[in-house]
Amino acid sequence: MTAEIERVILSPVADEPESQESEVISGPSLRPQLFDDYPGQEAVKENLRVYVQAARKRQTPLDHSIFHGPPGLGKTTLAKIVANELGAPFYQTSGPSIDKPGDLAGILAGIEPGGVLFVDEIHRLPITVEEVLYSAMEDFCVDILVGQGPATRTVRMPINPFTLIGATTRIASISAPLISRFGIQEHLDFYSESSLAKILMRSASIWDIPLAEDGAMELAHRSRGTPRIANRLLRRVRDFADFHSVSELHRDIVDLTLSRLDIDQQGLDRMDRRILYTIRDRYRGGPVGIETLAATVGEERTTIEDVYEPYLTHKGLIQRGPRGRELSEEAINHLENCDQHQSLSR
Ligand SMILES: Nc1ncnc2c1ncn2[C@@H]1O[C@H](COP(=O)(O)OP(=O)(O)OP(=O)(O)O)[C@@H](O)[C@H]1O
Ligand SMILES: [Mg+2]
Repeated sequence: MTAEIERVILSPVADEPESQESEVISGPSLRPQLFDDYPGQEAVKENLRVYVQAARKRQTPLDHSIFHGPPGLGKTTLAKIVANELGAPFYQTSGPSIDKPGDLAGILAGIEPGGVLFVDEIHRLPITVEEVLYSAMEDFCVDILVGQGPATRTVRMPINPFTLIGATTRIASISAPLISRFGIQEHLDFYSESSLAKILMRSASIWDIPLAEDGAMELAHRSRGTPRIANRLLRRVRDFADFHSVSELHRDIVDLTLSRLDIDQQGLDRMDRRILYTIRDRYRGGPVGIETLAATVGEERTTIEDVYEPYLTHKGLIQRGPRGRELSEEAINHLENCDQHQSLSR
């Protein structure tokens, strides 16, 4: 595989495709371009504003930054915003797409002074490639091997000062030498309902969807605290509204759509509930080890850990202990409520 690099020179009106979407979305781009268009993550955003302003004032590159948190919360979006706010060229690649140290050295050599290199899924960089980053991040130079056999020697090649922005859903998988080189480390958490409602109203106005406030609140409540999910569900609600000739998206059409999509009152989907039911019915409420749980529900362990578990723990539905995962009282009550709704799958 050859390294893929996409160089995007950002301008406040840039409208690039949203390749990270889990489904292909047609129509105008939703990606906010500036901090002011990005509702939520207030503490992270306010810190970044300070760091960006300070870097601009000093005319030095921003410190290397890493954004971590569950999928769909806006890590890629935020990296692009930072480059935009710095007025810096943006280069994008991802951990799994770079398999040779030379590929990364080539990418680094091509970065303009002050540029932002975004490495998505940085936890998946091969270790030999990761090692190239150490001197690049610290001293702005890369060590390249020249010659062959016994005549092989290392040559230090200077590169332009730049900012590395890494994104990951698994901060714990990043090695200590790499993580210690990020001066800025920010965790993105699930969004509050009011932030998600703002994001939905913004998306609705970009897509020209007549979303009512009560509809936005209901969708926000049932979107797993995640903008990507909220935006996807908004489009499904619009489909149901168009199909039923409903002119404004109120709570009732949202409710109808979500129950057709098997999303319950807490916004949990089929797999979320399968995990909870499995712990309750097969393991008497837990604790159950993650490997056993993954095998029983038929899902990859990493998918459960990265995608499902963070929200279920955030909602206080499961607890992680030394002996495994356990259901909370709230989860047991929630499943009892679900049991009364014949339409929801188990
Ligand atoms: N704060 C926000 N305001 C408005 N839209 C947002 C916000 N955060 C994310 N989005 C939208 O949600 C979608 C997902 O965001 P993004 O791709 O940046 O998430 P991510 O954290 O990089 O996900 P992944 O871990 O899967 O790469 C995008 O369409 C983006 O425009
Ligand atoms: Mg991303």
